[in-house]
Amino acid sequence: MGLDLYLAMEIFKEFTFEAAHHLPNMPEGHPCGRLHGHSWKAVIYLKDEIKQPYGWVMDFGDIAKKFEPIREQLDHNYLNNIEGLENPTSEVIAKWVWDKLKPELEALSRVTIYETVDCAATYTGE
Ligand SMILES: Nc1nc2c(c(=O)[nH]1)N=C([C@H](O)[C@H](O)COP(=O)(O)OP(=O)(O)OP(=O)(O)O)CN2
Ligand SMILES: [Zn+2]
Repeated sequence: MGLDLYLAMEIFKEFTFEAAHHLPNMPEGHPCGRLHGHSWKAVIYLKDEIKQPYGWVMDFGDIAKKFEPIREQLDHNYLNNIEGLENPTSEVIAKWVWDKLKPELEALSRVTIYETVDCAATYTGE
C-alpha cells in the first residue's frame, strides 16, 4: 500500500552530545550542585504531512543539517557558560533547543533531552 493519501505523521531524529554542567540552585550537598558531565541525547520530532513523491515528512539528513549548529554549541562544552543555560536542567535545555530550532523547522513538534538513559524532559512549545 502506498502513502498517496493526505497523511500526517510524526518523525524523529536522535543526536548525542557530551557536556558538563552543574545545577546552581540545588540545596547544599545535593550531588547535582557539583560539576559533573553526561552523555546527553537530544531527540528532535517533526509533525507534518507526508510529502509526495518522496513518501516522507522531511529528509532526516535535512533535520541533521538544521540541528548541527546547535549541537556544536553544546558538544564538549560547559553548559552553564552558554547564554540561556545558566541553570541547565534537562527542562531548560529542551526549551532552549526549541527556541533556537523552531524558526528553522516550522514542523518541529517536540524536543526531548535525555540527561541519562532513563531521565528526560520534553518540550512541545506550550
Ligand atoms: N527534573 C529534573 N531532575 C533532575 C535533573 C533535571 O535536569 N531535571 N537533573 C539532575 C542532575 O543533573 C543529575 O546529574 C541527573 O540525575 P540522576 O538521573 O539522578 O542521575 P544519576 O545517574 O546520578 O542517578 P541514579 O539514581 O544513580 O540513576 C537531577 N534531577
Ligand atoms: Zn546532571
